[in-house]
Amino acid sequence: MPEQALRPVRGGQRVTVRVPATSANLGPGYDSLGLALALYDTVTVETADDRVLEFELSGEGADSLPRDESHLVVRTLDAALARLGYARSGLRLTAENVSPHGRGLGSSASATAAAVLAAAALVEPEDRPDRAWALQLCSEIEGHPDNVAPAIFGSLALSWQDGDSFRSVSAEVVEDIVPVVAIPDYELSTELARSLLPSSVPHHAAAANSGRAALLVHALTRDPSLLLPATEDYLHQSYRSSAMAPSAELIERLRAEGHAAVVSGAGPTVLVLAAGEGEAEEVVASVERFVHGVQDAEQGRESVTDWRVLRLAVDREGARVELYPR
Ligand SMILES: Nc1ncnc2c1ncn2[C@@H]1O[C@H](COP(=O)(O)OP(=O)(O)O)[C@@H](O)[C@H]1O
Ligand SMILES: N[C@@H](CCOP(=O)(O)O)C(=O)O
Repeated sequence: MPEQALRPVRGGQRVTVRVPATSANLGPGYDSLGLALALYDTVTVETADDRVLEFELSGEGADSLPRDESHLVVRTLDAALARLGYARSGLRLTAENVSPHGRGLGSSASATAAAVLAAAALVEPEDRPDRAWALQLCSEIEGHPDNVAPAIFGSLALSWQDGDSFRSVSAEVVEDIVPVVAIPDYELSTELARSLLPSSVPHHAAAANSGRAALLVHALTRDPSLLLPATEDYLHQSYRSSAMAPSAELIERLRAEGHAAVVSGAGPTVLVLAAGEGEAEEVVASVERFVHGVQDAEQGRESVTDWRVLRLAVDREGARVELYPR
């Protein structure tokens, strides 16, 4: 069968996608639960009729990301357009990157979602797919749906896979939950963190994990007083802790104080789900005490971990797409 010719993307269009950062797993929700955070990357794609390829990158990765076809957003945009039966000509990409890279806050998922949603907006109106299509393609690219689903839909995403098909539903998180993140200055690639996991786990661990994952949905949507037991994980954190010792230590400290601290995504960022502003303040103070204590103890060693602590909000909207001209 001859390959179908790809339709050209019209030049002179501009699409802006604002996409939230995400925290996946949330303890026991490995590869299935994810929360959208009010920390946004903004990607603007302008199409042109000539062969131009220009980049204006600022923020995270501005000095290190490639400025050619291998850039994740360009690569993904091209793949998404091809899946829709289109090909672009020229492109100007403006990216204001806020989410830190390789820290477990879903930066690659945000970039992937931005590119796929931009592609979906740039094709002719009769060919524009819905967000379920975007979830499917983004999950195939990422290999797991737990970051891309909340990046696209916002709030708490509960995702699953049926054969080759990725699905997700959104749940509303109770108002008073405040996500606090402690971001260390070292990176850990998701690929490396996934390679540390065993191919199977004991049945009792799987059973315990199911109970906690179910409880977590209840705690996040109804009763935050259960967040500490609900965020206990049996599938991934212990296997990865050697690759993020300072984060594992901080989590142990915060949990001993009664705070629902977990590894954000594949790490090394620590996420705490605080039940209200009062607890969020306590968490920030506790992280600061830990950081200064650890830094004192580390003086004289080669590396001292630096941490950035952010008190965030849950994003309830998901990715926002604006197309000009409509
Ligand atoms: N906004 C972006 N633009 C281009 N590439 C990106 C962007 N965000 C992330 N990436 C790529 O993804 C990598 C990080 O992905 P990953 O290891 O999955 O960590 P994270 O937890 O941040 O998603 C970066 O090193 C970079 O190569
Ligand atoms: N379920 C995945 C989540 C990876 O999230 P990231 O933000 O670290 O990319 C995993 O635990 O590997």
